[in-house]
Amino acid sequence: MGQTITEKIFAAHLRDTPTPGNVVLDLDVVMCHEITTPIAIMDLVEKGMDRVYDPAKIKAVIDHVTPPKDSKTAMQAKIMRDWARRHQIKDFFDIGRNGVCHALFPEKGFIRPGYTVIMGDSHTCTHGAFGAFAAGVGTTDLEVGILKGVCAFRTPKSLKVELTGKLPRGVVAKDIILNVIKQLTVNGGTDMVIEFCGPVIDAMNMSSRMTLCNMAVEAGATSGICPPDLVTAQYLWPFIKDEYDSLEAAAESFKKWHSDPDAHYERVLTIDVTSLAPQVTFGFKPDNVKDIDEMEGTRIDQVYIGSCTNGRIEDLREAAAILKDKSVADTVRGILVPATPDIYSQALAEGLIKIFMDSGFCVMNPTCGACLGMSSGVLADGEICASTTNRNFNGRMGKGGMVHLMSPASAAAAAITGTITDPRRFLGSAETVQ
Ligand SMILES: CC(C)[C@H](C(=O)O)[C@@H](O)C(=O)O
Ligand code: SF4
Repeated sequence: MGQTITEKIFAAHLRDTPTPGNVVLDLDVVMCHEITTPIAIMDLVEKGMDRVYDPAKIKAVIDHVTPPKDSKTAMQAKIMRDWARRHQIKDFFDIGRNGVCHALFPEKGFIRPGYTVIMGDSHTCTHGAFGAFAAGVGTTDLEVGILKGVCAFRTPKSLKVELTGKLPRGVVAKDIILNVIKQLTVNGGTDMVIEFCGPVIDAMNMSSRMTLCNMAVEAGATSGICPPDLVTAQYLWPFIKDEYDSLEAAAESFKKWHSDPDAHYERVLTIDVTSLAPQVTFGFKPDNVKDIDEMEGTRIDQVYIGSCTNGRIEDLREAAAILKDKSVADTVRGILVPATPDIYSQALAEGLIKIFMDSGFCVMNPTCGACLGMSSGVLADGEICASTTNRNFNGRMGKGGMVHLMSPASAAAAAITGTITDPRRFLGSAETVQ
């Protein structure tokens, strides 16, 4: 019997098999942010075990609420900062250089095909886009990871999502993943790794692959993963060019992290994306998803474009193509949060920030902020937000507030009309948003 990518990564990192079905893996990267890591740090300090297994393998960022909004978040940042300095963690990103962890760390080249990665954050699955096994963990696992560089997992099963056909204009990765979650439901992926593959993935850039893997956890999955290929090699090239003779050689070597043709999957879901419409959530669960025409006309008060799901340069381009020469409706507050400083600079250089600002958007510094209802755009009771983020839980962006998840193009269209709107209405014949 052949192996899936995930089984190959597990076999290559196996440290121990404590009981059948449970394994302990060596970790290549432990990522840290200032909401969950300070709890682990303080506990380690209290136990007299204030150590890190390898400072070079720890990547740390202050991203969730930055700059701090109050004394509590200032203290969380301080605990992280002091710890990073104390242990000489070189890859530590503070104000001015910080961005949303799952956008920043890939950009820095920290994730490679075949890696094992953990973080105290549920959207760690994003990094599976590189053909790595990346999973969110709780405080205890994070502490062990920081101390010893290992983590215990249940042996995962794999679920294959095969994407065929050709994406229509105005329909993007966010629409695909919302539709996948609708079909799988919020627990359809429990204890499984979702492997995305097929011609649509082969043709997709890394940003879109990250959008897909980012939301695997919203279907209950342990992680998402994509087979690493030439596109992966191109993205990583600045970081790997000394290791390989050519891009093609890198892509060839990544093939060792491909599933075998006879690998076993618990389930295979095949979706032809050719006739997929833009998707939008309703209600308070990410599997409450409808075609956008069923939701058109729904009032919104705020539009939020950003986050680890859709705050990358490609997302900003997609939204700006719709917003160009148009204005945000009087009834709407538009908020743009480029996910990292590099994305922000690139958007400035391309004139995208000007398009957003001319249309009436407020442009914030890179942070998670309003995505989890902590700062920079929290909703009031009864307010509704069209958002490019990944969670529409009750009160997620503010108590009594409601969130409709959608693509950057759909969010931009909603900003213009003040209601949920099919973005394809705004696509001129020359423009494409893919
Ligand atoms: C703060 C953190 C623990 C949390 C998570 O794990 O997902 C956050 O990133 C979120 O998206 O709600
Ligand atoms: S952007 Fe949102 S979903 Fe992503 S890590 Fe930050 S809070 Fe979590």
